[in-house]
Amino acid sequence: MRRPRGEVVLTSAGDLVVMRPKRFELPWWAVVLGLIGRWSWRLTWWCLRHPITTTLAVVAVWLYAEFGWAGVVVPLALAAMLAGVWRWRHAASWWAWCGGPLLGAFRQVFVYRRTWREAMTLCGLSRKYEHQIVLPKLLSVRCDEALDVLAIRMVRGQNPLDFQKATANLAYAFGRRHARVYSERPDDPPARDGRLAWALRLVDRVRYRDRPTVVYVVLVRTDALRKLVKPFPVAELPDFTKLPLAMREDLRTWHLHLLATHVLIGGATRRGKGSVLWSLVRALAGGISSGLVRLWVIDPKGGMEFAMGRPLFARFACKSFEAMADLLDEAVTVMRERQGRLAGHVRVHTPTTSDPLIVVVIDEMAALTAYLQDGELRKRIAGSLGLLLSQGAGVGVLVVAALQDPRKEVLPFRDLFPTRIALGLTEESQVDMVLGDGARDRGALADQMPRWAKGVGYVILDGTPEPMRVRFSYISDDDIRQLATTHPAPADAADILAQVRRETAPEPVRPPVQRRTSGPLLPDSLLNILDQDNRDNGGAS
Ligand SMILES: Nc1ncnc2c1ncn2[C@@H]1O[C@H](COP(=O)(O)OP(=O)(O)OP(=O)(O)O)[C@@H](O)[C@H]1O
Repeated sequence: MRRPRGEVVLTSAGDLVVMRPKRFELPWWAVVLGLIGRWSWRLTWWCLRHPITTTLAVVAVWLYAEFGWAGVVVPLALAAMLAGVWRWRHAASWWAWCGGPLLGAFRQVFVYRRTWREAMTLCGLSRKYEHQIVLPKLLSVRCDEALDVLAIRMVRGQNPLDFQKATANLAYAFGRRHARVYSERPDDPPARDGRLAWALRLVDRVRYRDRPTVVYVVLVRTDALRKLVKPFPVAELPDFTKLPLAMREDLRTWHLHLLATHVLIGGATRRGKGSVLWSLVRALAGGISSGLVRLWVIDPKGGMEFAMGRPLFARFACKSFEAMADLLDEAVTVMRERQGRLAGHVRVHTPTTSDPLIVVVIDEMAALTAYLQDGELRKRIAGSLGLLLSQGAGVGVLVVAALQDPRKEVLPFRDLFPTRIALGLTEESQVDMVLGDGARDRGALADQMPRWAKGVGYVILDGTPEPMRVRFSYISDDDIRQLATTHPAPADAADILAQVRRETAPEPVRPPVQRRTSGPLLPDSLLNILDQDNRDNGGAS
């Protein structure tokens, strides 16, 4: 029955319904034509956006029309064989150009799109606007051997922090344990060289352009860090800006930029702090034997951690706290001498054999700063450490320290360490204490490390605020013994502490090397002691 236009009608269920007047009615053929036009436009637009898929589909149809099934199956089999050989011969380029894009396209459609609405809604990332649900848009999925990288356009009114807060939920929503949220593309543009480099760089400028509305969610598909990481090869000439220490989640190597920085390693007991320190020693070994680096090591646990590598160290204190305080004082003396010599000439010290990089390695720093009962000695140590941490980096006197408890009472100068590494920790709050405020919210779940994750930790990469999960190489006792035999510190790195009889450990046999030719490394008083000792030993150096 036709009702008068605009009439208010009472339905049988007792609801009032307003019948709005129809302004005009389209004939049915116009509706059908409209729908056909709309879908044709959508198809054309899709083909334009996916030229490779479209071309492949057209070629497949043509081959089928010309040669039947054989025309499709034979090229497919050939392509699969070619891809297999490619993968076998050069896995990296295969993942970049073939496996990664194909897997990404597959997972975008069949894994992420399928559950997108549900996942976004239940993770609290959908919004309501004008009575409609608005969802973040999945733009693309890139895969590599271990990770899925999702580029997502945020809803207006959202920022990357909203996603970072939901990091763990997002990981579990897509059936993964680990996820990380980046506000910028997590990978850097590749270095380009060759004749076409300029063109590729132009393409990279577009691909890697800043996109403030897009957030990147990295989901760990295959946890590469479950496997033990083998020690990295020892470089005879270490690059202090790029020391290989650990494996990253994306199977690449994580490098430590050691030059002009101090490093703090926080981790609960038995979490692998030793492997971080030994990975660093191994990465520096080439420089140790050639005289570019000197390790001054303090091991308050009586030498349990470091005594095995004794020949690698220029100085070593493990028993007497006075000797440890002396060592730090001497480091301050070297720092002061360098400041006087370099001021006005350079701003950052460059290590040479005559003026080597001095790395003061301290295992369990709390033993010196908090647990030491002698108050006077504790103050002396705190004074030297404060000076080294605030002024030593630029003149090549660096501190690398490990500790279990990162509270301010235990380590008052925590903030003076520019580079931090968090291994497994016991409390949520400790994560931010080690890595800096907000690190846990950005995905550094160091307090949730499973028991197997020894030597696994979070680091902050240069230039990005988001933490990265890595596993440090495992250096066995045999590796340490071998390293100590192949890369001992040279003879002119004599142990002053052993000479003054504070420490009872005997000075190891050192291989002879040429004495430096220029630039005093130490004040004259200390150099005299060294020279005196060498003469006493019958010129062993
Ligand atoms: N990178 C690693 N990969 C695999 N296992 C590791 C790794 N690092 C350490 N481990 C294992 O974890 C255990 C503890 O390691 P380690 O002694 O280095 O920890 P720690 O944090 O220095 O302990 P502590 O607090 O007692 O000094 C050892 O049994 C070691 O074999």
